[in-house]
Amino acid sequence: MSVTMETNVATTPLPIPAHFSHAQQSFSLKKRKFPFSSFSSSALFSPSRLSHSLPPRPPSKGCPPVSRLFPQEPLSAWTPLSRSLIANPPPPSLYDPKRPQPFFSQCFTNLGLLGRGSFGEVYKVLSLLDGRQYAVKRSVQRFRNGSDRARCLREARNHECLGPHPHVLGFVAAWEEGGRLYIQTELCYTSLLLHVENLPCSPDEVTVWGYLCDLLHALRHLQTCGFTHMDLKPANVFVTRSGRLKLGDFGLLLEKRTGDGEREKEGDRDGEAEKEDMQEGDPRYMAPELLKGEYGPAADVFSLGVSILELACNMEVPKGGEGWQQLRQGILPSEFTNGLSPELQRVLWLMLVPEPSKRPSVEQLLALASVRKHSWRRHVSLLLQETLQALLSLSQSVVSLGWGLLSALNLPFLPRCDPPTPCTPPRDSWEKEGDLSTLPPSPPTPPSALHDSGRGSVCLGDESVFLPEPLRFDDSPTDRLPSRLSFGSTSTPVSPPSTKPDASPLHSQSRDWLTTLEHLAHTPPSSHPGRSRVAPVLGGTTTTPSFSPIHNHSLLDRTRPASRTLDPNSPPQTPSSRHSRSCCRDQDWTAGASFNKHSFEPKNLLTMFDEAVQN
Ligand SMILES: Nc1ncnc2c1ncn2[C@@H]1O[C@H](COP(=O)(O)OP(=O)(O)OP(=O)(O)O)[C@@H](O)[C@H]1O
Repeated sequence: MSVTMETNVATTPLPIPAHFSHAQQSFSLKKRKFPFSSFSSSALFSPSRLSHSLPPRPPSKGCPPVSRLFPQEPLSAWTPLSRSLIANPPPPSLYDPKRPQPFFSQCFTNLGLLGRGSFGEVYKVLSLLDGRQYAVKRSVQRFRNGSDRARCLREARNHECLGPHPHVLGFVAAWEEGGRLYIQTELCYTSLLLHVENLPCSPDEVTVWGYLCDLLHALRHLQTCGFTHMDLKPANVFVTRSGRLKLGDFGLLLEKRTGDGEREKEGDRDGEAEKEDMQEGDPRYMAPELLKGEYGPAADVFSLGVSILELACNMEVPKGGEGWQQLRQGILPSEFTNGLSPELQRVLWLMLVPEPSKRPSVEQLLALASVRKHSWRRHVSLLLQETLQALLSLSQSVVSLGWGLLSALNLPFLPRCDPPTPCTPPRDSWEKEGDLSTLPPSPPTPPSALHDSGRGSVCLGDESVFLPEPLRFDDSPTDRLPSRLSFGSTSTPVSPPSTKPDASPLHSQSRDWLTTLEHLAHTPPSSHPGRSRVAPVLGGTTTTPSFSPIHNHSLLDRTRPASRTLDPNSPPQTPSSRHSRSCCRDQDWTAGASFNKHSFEPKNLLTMFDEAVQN
């Protein structure tokens, strides 16, 4: 009898807790872009459990196709939408509505595509008004009708209402032209999703706490202004060079109605229409109560919880199915969260409470001891990084100023200062579309566009407001135009910012700068075939206007693509093309692509100067 019982026990499989077995099937590890990422994860997870399937298709924000049956609305002329642009329109010398070129072409130099989303294409631009770099998002589709236009314009208006905040993407201006919306914002390094995917392994816990604190502060600001984001996810968060997070993409922003008719004064008379028009954000990050039509700030807390879970655990967030349900029942995948500290697990658990009324508010989360501790730490670390970055920019500017002075002395070892050969900015897709097909002539280049850019980089102001990016081609996403799919994102950034292990925004900038310094010290005067050889290196890293590659490539000539591939075996060139060629070579040079260090005799700048004086 006992023998029979033992046999039965041995053959009957042990019951497995239902949620655990399901969780194993429902949650998968995120596929990292970096080739060595498997090393970090292999210790914890077997390769067979890695998700090799394509992520779910990004959800569309529900733009119906443009009707072919009904006539389209006539294309609108340029209309400023933001208060900033209405109050301070560009001077007639910069923008003349009588000119055939659109406002965008007259006021900006397009430096290339940063990324595409379901709503818009985002371009990196150089403003000809202040010489700084920005991002401009242009809606992909023209407005289909009045309500579609109103919905699109709401994004711009709400974004402007948010005002400046260190963790909210800075709004600059908005306008409409040709039936499309344009939003000019602060330029960031990349999106958080891309940034994390390009790290060699998942971010450490301190970094994740930093992300959490940044986004909690951003949400607090939104709520103070009476808004709920409704689409919070890593793809809608941007990272500056110093690593500061900025919440962006306010296409689904929901305004809390105060009941005092405030909105009616602004002309939005159909409040209910906005709610009906309310589109759902990404289902992967969506709070459960949204399915019941309960919209509120608690939904943002839930989305933030899912985002932090994704970032901390390197987890592919389920779009549907069992895993999606479990996350909305307060069941966290323990095989992923076990590696986290109990403090972070607790905060995650709190943010993912299914019942919105029991979920802590942003204020309550910020008041937690663990969050307060990390908030303070994050603040200090960002301050240090931004100070370091400002010092780097300052030193770059000092060196470039020194070079400028040397050039002004017209020393014999320095090549003659030929006017730079015009080069072409990357042509954007809308120029090919037909409505703006004529390539504009070189716009009048105000002095600020050439000179302020250099000054801009020295600006010691808080980057969190607007730290102008150095005018460089070597780290511009434009230089790596091949498009790639952004897994798990509704937007398609054009290229990864970097795939190097230490490629944090700040690191890459200082590394490039050090490389340039080292290179300058190793290049004897005799090896400079012309100013173009020296100057663009400086321009490429210091944003000195007259030496800037952007100056060379973008401002003056719009007939040749700046981002073309260089062939070192190309036939000899005419003098004018030689200069262009050297611009481009220098572009590669700063990127370390075609420069052979060993062909130069090492010398330093002091020696060069001494020689020049003796001559
Ligand atoms: N200010 C910015 N600085 C740098 N890159 C940006 C900026 N804004 C957008 N991008 C890039 O462009 C891509 C698309 O932008 P965004 O997500 O805002 O477009 P969208 O159409 O609103 O997307 P979604 O599908 O989320 O609605 C982003 O993933 C990012 O890589």
